[in-house]
Amino acid sequence: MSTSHWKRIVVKVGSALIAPYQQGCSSHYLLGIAQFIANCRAQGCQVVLVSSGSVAAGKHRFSDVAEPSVSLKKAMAAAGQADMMATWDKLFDFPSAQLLVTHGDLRDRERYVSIKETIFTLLDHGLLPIINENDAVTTDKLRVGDNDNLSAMVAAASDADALIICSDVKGLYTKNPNLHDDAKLIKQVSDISEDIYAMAGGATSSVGTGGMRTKIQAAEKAISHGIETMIVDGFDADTFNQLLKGQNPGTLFTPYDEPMQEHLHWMTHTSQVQGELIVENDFDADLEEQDTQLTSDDVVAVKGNFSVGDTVLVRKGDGTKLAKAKSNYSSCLLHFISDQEDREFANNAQQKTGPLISDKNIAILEQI
Ligand SMILES: Nc1ncnc2c1ncn2[C@@H]1O[C@H](COP(=O)(O)OP(=O)(O)O)[C@@H](O)[C@H]1O
Ligand SMILES: N[C@@H](CCC(=O)OP(=O)(O)O)C(=O)O
Repeated sequence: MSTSHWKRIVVKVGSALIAPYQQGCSSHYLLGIAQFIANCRAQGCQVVLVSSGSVAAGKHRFSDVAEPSVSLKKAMAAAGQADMMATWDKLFDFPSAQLLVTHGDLRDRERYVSIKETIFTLLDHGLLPIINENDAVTTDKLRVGDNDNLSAMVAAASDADALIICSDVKGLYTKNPNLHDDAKLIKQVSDISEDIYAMAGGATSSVGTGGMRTKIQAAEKAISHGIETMIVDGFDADTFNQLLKGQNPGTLFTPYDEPMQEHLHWMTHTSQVQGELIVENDFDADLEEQDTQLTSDDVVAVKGNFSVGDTVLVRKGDGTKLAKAKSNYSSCLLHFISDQEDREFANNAQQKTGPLISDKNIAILEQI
């Protein structure tokens, strides 16, 4: 672990660091982070910044509500995003660029590749991409919902070597340190098990989203792509000195030795299931094998509304998840085929359109 060995990193900064006083943005805690980013760039390491804070920055423009509604939060984000960008921009002597994305963008392969292209073009031209969720336009169906998971998706899209999540605590503790005095910092995690998830609670600040749980989810996504991940204290200026010296100031999640291929990682961790193909409980064909491709004869039910190219979940009737895959058929056509008495019809349709799922876009799931 050393900044001088990293070619590219993603730094994620939480809301509490950007708007610590709930009165718009403050550069107070951002100076150390900005200096760290500048130092990394000077060492030849490209940096992508995922910055939260639009809601926190825009909050003071609205009358005080204890629990703002989703539409009020979207309006706060619209009001605060420019302030957040301007606050960062003031701290750099190189240009930055804003990229606002939703899960609707990231789970669509064409738009995902387009986002990747923009990130790389900005980096190649020496700009700092600053990425946030486009909160103002999201709906329940479209949002990632938290910037921890977003930063892991961005780290995968950027082919980063490391993801540094700057939070308001030193790292992952055995329990929430804001609620338990005897909580102990965990310095290194090499296996993200259920026990690790059990330690992680939600956010206790009014502006944070997700707390530690979404940070563990993000680490899980990133390490499976071979990206080492750290949760560090963004409030402590010494954090960044330690990072520059190659030390671990918080919790380090070690990456998989054999990372998933980019396409499979996207299918597993970024694409979203739009429907389900349900097969018999005794189905045991290898879905990745060309000659045992899924046919409409194997499928006992089709759930959800999906189009050609959407991601579907293939699962058994008993709930066992088999694979996430790209569908070559729409749900409408599959229903039409299964409603036909004449099996010849289904065979002819499949001969023309090919197997139900594309053999190049299958992520086999651990059977749970
Ligand atoms: N096991 C844990 N270790 C550390 N922090 C935890 C833990 N469980 C819950 N938390 C909470 O997670 C918070 C950090 O998440 P969050 O508020 O979303 O911050 P950020 O804005 O940095 O994303 C901590 O301040 C703490 O209250
Ligand atoms: N997109 C939101 C950030 C949501 C979020 O995940 O916040 P945080 O937990 O502070 O990283 C915003 O800009 O306010």
